[in-house]
Amino acid sequence: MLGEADPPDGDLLGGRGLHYSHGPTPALVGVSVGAAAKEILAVTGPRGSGKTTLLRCLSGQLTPDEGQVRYDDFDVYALPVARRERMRLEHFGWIDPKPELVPELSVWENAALPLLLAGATHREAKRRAGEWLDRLDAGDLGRARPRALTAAQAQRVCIARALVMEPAVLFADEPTAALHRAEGVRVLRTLVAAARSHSITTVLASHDAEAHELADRTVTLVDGRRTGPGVPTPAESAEGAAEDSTGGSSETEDSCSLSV
Ligand SMILES: Nc1ncnc2c1ncn2[C@@H]1O[C@H](COP(=O)(O)OP(=O)(O)OP(=O)(O)O)[C@@H](O)[C@H]1O
Repeated sequence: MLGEADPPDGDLLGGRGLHYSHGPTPALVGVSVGAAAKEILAVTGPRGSGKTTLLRCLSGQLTPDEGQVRYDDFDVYALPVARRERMRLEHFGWIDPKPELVPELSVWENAALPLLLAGATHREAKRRAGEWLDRLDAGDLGRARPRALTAAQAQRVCIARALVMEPAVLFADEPTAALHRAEGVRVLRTLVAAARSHSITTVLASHDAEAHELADRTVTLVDGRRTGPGVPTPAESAEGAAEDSTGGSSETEDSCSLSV
């Protein structure tokens, strides 16, 4: 029998009844959301609707005031802090809106940083970082310094860095927010293709309509609340795969279901 924090079958990651306030400002109000293994889940909503706060709660960075986060067999916030941090390093990748690289390091060293910190040899780290830079269409930039990169190139390197440990779950918080639109679309497509090809579950916060097009499912937040059941993407509709575990009923903000 499922316990309070257990996700239903198929969900690798789930938040249940999440509440979070930044001081007096409520950012999440009873949000429940889940992502199945290998799923690309888009989280959309207007500015200030709680997308970043949700991703930070789901990724173990921000302890919710109420509610639970479950990843695989872990009740994330019941873990001792050191164990939770290790789990984050080993299982989760994170991409910020604005690309931040270490200016003193070359591109490949930036991409390889998590591997080097985890104790990989220089040769192994360089090989694996090079493979990810290639997949992100940034393979020819390996020896460059960050100051020589465009914003889009820098974000590709940040994505390579987030994927180099081959995480189970990738969290991407408005990864194209700092890019020109056309570049942003190209970067987003490359990101989603890389995640799909390596079966990496992805939670993608974005204002961009392209994110909805590329995702398997979309959830929408408004003022910190889910606005309704998951919106099927064109791909999902085409497959007729509306496997709504709620049997078609609308998921309310206090629902205990983790399925979107
Ligand atoms: N550090 C903070 N201190 C105070 N209030 C905050 C803080 N971070 C977020 N908020 C507030 O919490 C609410 C949700 O913010 P959040 O950043 O999660 O939304 P968002 O949907 O990611 O917004 P955006 O699209 O602008 O990035 C907003 O009202 C925001 O102003």
